[in-house]
Amino acid sequence: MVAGGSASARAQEARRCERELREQLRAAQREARRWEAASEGERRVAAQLLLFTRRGWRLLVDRRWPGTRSANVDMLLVGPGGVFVIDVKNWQAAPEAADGHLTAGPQRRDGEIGKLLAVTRVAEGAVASLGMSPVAVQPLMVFAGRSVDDRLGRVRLLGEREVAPALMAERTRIPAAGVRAIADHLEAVFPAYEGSSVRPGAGDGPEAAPADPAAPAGDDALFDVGGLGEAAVEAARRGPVEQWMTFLHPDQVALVRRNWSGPARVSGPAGTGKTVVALHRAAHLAQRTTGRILYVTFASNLPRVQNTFLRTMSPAVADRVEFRSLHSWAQRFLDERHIPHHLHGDRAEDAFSRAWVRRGRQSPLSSLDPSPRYWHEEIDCVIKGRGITRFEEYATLRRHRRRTNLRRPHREAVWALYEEYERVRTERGVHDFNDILSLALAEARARPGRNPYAAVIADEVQDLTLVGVRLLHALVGDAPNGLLLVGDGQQAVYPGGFRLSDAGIDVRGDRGQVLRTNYRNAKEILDAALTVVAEDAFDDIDGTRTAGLREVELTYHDGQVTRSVSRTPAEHDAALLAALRARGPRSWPDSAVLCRSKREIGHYRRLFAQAGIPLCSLERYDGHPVEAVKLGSYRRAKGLEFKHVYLPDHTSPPLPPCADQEIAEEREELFRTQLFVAMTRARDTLWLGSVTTPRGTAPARR
Ligand SMILES: Nc1ncnc2c1ncn2[C@@H]1O[C@H](COP(=O)(O)OP(=O)(O)OP(=O)(O)O)[C@@H](O)[C@H]1O
Repeated sequence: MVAGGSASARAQEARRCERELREQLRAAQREARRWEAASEGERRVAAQLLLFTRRGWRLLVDRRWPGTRSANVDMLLVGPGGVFVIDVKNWQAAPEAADGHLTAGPQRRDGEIGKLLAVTRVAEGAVASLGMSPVAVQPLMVFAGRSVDDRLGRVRLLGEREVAPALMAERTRIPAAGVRAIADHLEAVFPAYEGSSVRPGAGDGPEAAPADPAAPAGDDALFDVGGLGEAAVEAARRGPVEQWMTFLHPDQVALVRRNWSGPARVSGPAGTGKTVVALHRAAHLAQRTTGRILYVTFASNLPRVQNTFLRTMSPAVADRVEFRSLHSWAQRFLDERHIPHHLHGDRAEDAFSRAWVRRGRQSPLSSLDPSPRYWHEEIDCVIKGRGITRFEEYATLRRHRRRTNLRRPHREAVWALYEEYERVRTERGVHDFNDILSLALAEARARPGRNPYAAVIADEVQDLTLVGVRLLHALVGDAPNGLLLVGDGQQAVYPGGFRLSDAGIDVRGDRGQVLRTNYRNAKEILDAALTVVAEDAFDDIDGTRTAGLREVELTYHDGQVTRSVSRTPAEHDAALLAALRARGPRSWPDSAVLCRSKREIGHYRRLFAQAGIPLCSLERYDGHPVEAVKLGSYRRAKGLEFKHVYLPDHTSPPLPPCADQEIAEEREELFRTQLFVAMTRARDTLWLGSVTTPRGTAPARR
C-alpha cells in the first residue's frame, strides 16, 4: 500500500471509532437519564462511566460498604484498566487540592478523602484473594459540573469531562475475561445498598449493558475465579518479558500488603518473584504514605530497569519511589549534606597497587596467593566492607564465605597492607567506594532526624556490604514497614559476606518470609543451573546454612537447554551465530548473550556487528523493549530475565596460579555462583557453548 493509502485507512478507522464512541455515549446518556433520584450532575457523570459498560467494563452502583451498617460506596468500575473505587461529588463550590488538603470554598474536605481511601482498602482486600495486586485498585473522586484533573496523594480528582478520557488512557492490566470475574467477586463483597437513592431504571441497567463485541465471548460457566491469575500469567508469557504483572499469587499479595512491625526480609531461590513482590510493595507503600520510598540495589543498571517497570505498573506513585544504586545514592546524599568526598576508583586502585608493592608482595600473603587480587578483596569486602577499624576485631573475625583459614601472621600481614593502603589513599586525597558508604553512614547516624524516607527497600541485598546495610537501616531504623531486605544468599556474586545480626537487624518470626515457587525457569533450565551449584552449600544472610540443591516448586512450562561443544573458538562462534539466526530476528529482543569478562563482551560486540545482529548493552538497557539482542556480563544480568539466554564459552576460565588450595576453590565457587545466576536468567531456552581445544593451542581470539 502507498503511504497516502495507509494514512487514509487510518483516518477512516479513526472516524469509525469516533462514530462508535458517539453512539455508545448517546446510549449511556439515555440510560443515565433513567436513574431515579440522581441529580442532573450525577447523571452526567454516570453517563461518562456507563459509556465504559458498552465497552466491556462493569459498573457497580451504590453498593454497601461491608463491615459498616449504613455507609455506601458510590461506584465500583472494573475494566481492563483495573478497579476504580469512585466517589461522585456534586459540590456547590469548586474543589481545590493544595498542600495535601482538599477544600471546597472555605471548608476543608479531607474527611471525604479519608473515607474514599478507607473503602479503597476494603476493595484491595477483596481482590487480593484473587491474587490481584493493590496497585491495580485506584480511588477516584469525580466532580459533577467541574473541570478538574488533579491528585491528592493516591486519590485522583477528575471533573466530569476529564473522567472518561482519563480512564480510556489507562493501560491494560486485566485480561478481558478477568473483568467479569472480578466484578462478580466485588458484587458479592459489596452488596447492593438497600437505601439506594440512585437506582438504574428498569430494563437495561448498567449491569445489563451488552459486552464489547470485540471482547472474547465471556462464558461465566467456563471461567472460574481461581483461573484468573493463570489466564493473566499465560497472557504475559506470550508478551515481551518486559510486560508487567497485575496478578500475583495470593501469598505474594499478602506480603505486598503486610504490616510489619519492624525491618523485614523476603528471601527465596532464583526466579521466585522476590523482585515482583518488592516492586509491588514499593508501589503499595507509596500509595499508603505521603513520604518517599528508596529502592536500592548494588548494580547500577538494575535501578533503571526497575524504575521503568514501576512507572508502567503504577505511574501515579512512580515519582515518589526513588530507584538508585547504593553508591550513587550515597554520593548524592553526601552532596546534599555538604560532606566533602572525592570518589576516585582508579586512583584508589593505584594506591592499593603501591601499598601491595611496599607491604604485600614480600609478605607471607604472597606465599598463599601471589596475585594481589585476593588481598584487595579481603580489604574491600572483609575489612572495609564490614566497617572494621581495629586489628583486634579483625584478628578473630569470622570471614563469611572466605574459605582460607588465615592464621595470625597472615592477618597481621593483611592489616599492615590495609594500613598502608589507607595511608597512601589518604595522602592522595581520594576515597574508594567503601569510604563513600562509611561517610554516609556516619552522617545518617549523626543526624537521623533529617533522613527523608518513609521506607527503604534493598533488592539483591546479598550483594551489599555490611556497612551498606547498616546505612540503609540507619535511614529508617526499626520503624514499622521501614526496611525491607530482599535477596538470596545463593546468588551472592561478590566475595565476602555478612549476617543481618552483625547489622543489628532482627527479622525473626513473621518478618522473615521465604518464597518457594519458581515462576521463571523451565524445569530443564533450572535443573541444569542447580547442577552447577549442587555441591555448594551456602550461608544465607540470616545465618542459615542451606544446601546448594534446593527444593523449589516449579510452574510448568516447556523449555530447552542446548549444549554446543566446539573444537575451536571460531567453530564455537559460528555455532552461536547459527543458533541466534535459527531462532530468528523476532526472538532477538527477548534474547541475551551473557559473558564472563569485559574482554569477551568486546569480542562478541565486534562479532555481532560483523554479522549484522543488532545489540543493546545491558549497561544501557532500561527495561523498555528494544529490537536488539542484549549483551553484558553475568554480573550485569543480575535481577533481569530473558526468554532466551546464550552463554558462550561458559565453562570455568583458567584461574591465576595460586598455592593455596582453599583460595583456588573459593574462586571456583564464586565463578559457579556467577554462572548459576547467568543460567537462571533464562526463561524458555538456554544455550551453553564450550570449546574443547585448550587455550593457546587454538588461533588466538581475544
Ligand atoms: N505469581 C506469579 N505468577 C506468575 N509469574 C510470576 C509470579 N510471580 C513472579 N512471576 C514471574 O516470575 C519471574 C521471576 O520473578 P522475579 O524476577 O521477581 O524473581 P526473583 O525471585 O527476584 O528472581 P532472581 O532472584 O532470580 O532475580 C518474573 O517473570 C515474574 O514476572
